[in-house]
Order: sequence, then structure tokens, then C-alpha cells
Amino acid sequence: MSVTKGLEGIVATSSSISSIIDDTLTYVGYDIDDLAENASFEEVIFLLWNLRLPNHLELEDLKNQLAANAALPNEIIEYFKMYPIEKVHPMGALRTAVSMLGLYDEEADVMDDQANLRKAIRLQAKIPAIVTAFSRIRKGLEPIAPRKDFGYAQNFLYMLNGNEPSQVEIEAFNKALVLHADHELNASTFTARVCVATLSDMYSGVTAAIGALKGPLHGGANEAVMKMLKEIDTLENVEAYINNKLDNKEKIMGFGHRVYRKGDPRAKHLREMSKRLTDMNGEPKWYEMSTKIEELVTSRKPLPPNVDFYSASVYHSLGIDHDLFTPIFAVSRMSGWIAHILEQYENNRLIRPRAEYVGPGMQKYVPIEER
Ligand SMILES: CC(=O)SCCNC(=O)CCNC(=O)[C@H](O)C(C)(C)COP(=O)(O)OP(=O)(O)OC[C@H]1O[C@@H](n2cnc3c(N)ncnc32)[C@H](O)[C@@H]1OP(=O)(O)O
Ligand SMILES: O=C([O-])CC(=O)C(=O)O
Repeated sequence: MSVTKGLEGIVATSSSISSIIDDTLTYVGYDIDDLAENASFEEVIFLLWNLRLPNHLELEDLKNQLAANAALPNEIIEYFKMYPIEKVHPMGALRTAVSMLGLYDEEADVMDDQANLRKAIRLQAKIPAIVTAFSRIRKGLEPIAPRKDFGYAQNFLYMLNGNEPSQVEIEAFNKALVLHADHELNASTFTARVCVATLSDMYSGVTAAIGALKGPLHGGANEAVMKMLKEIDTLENVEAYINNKLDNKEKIMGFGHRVYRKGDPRAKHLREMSKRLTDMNGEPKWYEMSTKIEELVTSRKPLPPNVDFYSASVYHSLGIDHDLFTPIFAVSRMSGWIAHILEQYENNRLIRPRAEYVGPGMQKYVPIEER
């Protein structure tokens, strides 16, 4: 047996959903640059789940269904009010709340295609309400009900802050959602597929995926980037901080990628947004520090920034609490997880690789009194 550590380069499934070829990312054959400039997040959801773009009526129907299913069971709100909300990380709360949603869904274990599509809508519709309700309750505020006349990105910001977001904010947030929606067989998507390949239910699959996204080597990196930016604090401090980290062989969060070599095509969109939003906010230092970090890191190592690097200053500029950055990634990636779960069900086989055993050889059991 030979082991490929971290399964690097192993092709573990076929998929029609997204592809990364020669550092180009596509969703169902549409270049991410094209989608980032032109598509609404709702169109991307439809695309990932149906493998084609919606027509006008189909898009309206999806928007209506998402709006109609956006409210949370009251028990989840009550649960947030009960537990020590100020002490938990929102990703832990999100993981638990999404799992709880399954308890209030009578179709949770109904596995036919139509039931799975209905669950998909419910999950995608409710995840913004979970993240925003959590955020408000921990600030002593009441959750805000979604508005039926608002789109997905607009509603998220509205439910979070309680006021109507500007057009610039809506467009920036929509673009961030589009950019994060799917990414081939990343760790959380693979986790979701492994889970449902046992023919477990969709709630189990996305709950497992949220757990995998939480880690700082994956989705958790966007929060870690902001922590680093705050630690550095000024443009003057960047050089010493980064050189010191690299000299000590420490990782710089938001850099490097398992698949991309020349660079992550999503990063340039987030870089542009970071420039625009930090300027608009009168806090250009976050962008200036970020570009200086990029210059320094790339001058020393072939490690371009990934999607998490500039998303940190983008979300910060939108006034979003730093520990909500990864939950927001989950709000978007829910669409990709669901697409992969549906695809896995369609052509399922249990995912069960092997491990090379490197433990002790055969041993004889020793009774406890003799140990
Ligand atoms: C949405 C996403 O999940 S995007 C990724 C988000 N994660 C991060 O930004 C965390 C920082 N980056 C990393 O930890 C890695 O680059 C990963 C996890 C993304 C990819 O990891 P892998 O493909 O396993 O690469 P691995 O960690 O083995 O690194 C290979 C080499 O590059 C170095 N390296 C990789 N990333 C970084 C980094 N961010 N900073 C400094 N050095 C790095 C490693 O130290 C290692 O060096 P060595 O060969 O001298 O020991
Ligand atoms: O693909 C990966 O390994 C990580 C990533 O960029 C993502 O999930 O968006």
C-alpha cells in the first residue's frame, strides 16, 4: 500500500458541478469571472442544483421559495436564547442549529428526489436566518424576519443589521456569495459526500460539512486573516511581522492552496472589492496592509493569496463581526454542498478508502491485573 498524504492529487469522484483546470474555476462550465460580474447568487444556486442557468420564471420561483421558507422554527431562536451564546463560536452554533433544523423537518429522512429538493430549499433559505439571529441575540437584540421583497444578499444584510443595505453593499455581498458557492472537492464538500454516501440524510451531510469548514486550514482562514491584520495594525508593522512569521516557518493565513499553483482566480475580485470598500469606509489601511502582505509573501514564497485573504477586509468593511466571516462562507457554500449531496445520491457508492497500518505487530492480550 502506498499512502498519499492528505489525498493530494487523488481523483476521488466524477462531478459535473464545478471544475478547476489550469487554475481556471468554472461552475457547470461558466467561468467564475463571468459569474462574479454578472450573476445573482440565486442564479448560481439554481445553476449548481440543476446544472443549467434558470429562465426568468424559474428564477422568480426559486426566489419566492427561498423567501417563503426563510423563517426559523421558534425552538431554534429559543435555544440560542438559552445557551451561553456569548461564549460559543458562531460556527459551533451554526453547526448545532443546522443539525437541529433536521429535527423540525418531517421530511428529514425521506430520501426521494422531490423531498431532497424541498429540503435543499429549506436549508438554503434558513441558513441566513440562523447566522443573523445568532448575531443579534448575542447582542441582546431580537432577530429580524426576512423581507419577501428582498433578494438573498440584501435580506442577509438586512436581517443582520436591521437597516436596508446600500446598493454597493448588496452588490459586494452578492459577489462574495457567488465566489464562495462551490469549489470542486474541497475538504468540506468531500466531507458532505462521504457522509451521505452511507445514505445518511442531507441534514447530516451539511452538518458534517460545517464542521469541516470551521477549521483554519479551510473556511476558518478568513477570520484568522482578520485576526492577523488586527495584530499587525499598521502598514509600518507589516514587514517585520510577515518576515518573522516566515523565518519561523509559520503559516500566513489566506495564502497557499492545495490545487491552485499560479493563483486563486477568486482572489482578484475580492482584492478589487477590498480596495473599493475600504476606500469608501475611510479605512484604506486594511487594503494597503493586505497588498503589502501579498507583496512580501509572494516575494519570498510561491504562495498566492486564496479566496480567504481579501474576503477578510471586504467583510470587515461591510461592518460584519469577524467571527461571522466563516459562517457567511457557509451560507454561500451551502449551495455547493447541497449540489454535491444531490449528485452523490444520484450515483452513489460508499466512500471507504484504506489505511496503511503502522501500529505494533500482533500482541497477546494481557489481563488488567498483570499490566
Ligand atoms: C477556502 C479555503 O479553504 S482556501 C485555504 C484556506 N487556508 C489557509 O489560508 C491557511 C493557510 N494555508 C495553508 O495552510 C495551506 O496552504 C493549505 C492548507 C491551504 C494547503 O495546504 P497543503 O496543500 O497541504 O500545503 P502544505 O501545508 O503541505 O504546504 C506546502 C509547503 O508550503 C508552505 N505553506 C503552505 N501554505 C503556507 C502559508 N499560508 N504560509 C506559509 N507557508 C505555507 C508549507 O509550510 C510547506 O512548506 P515546506 O514544504 O517547506 O514544509
Ligand atoms: O478547494 C479547496 O481546497 C479550498 C477552497 O478554496 C474552497 O473550498 O473554496
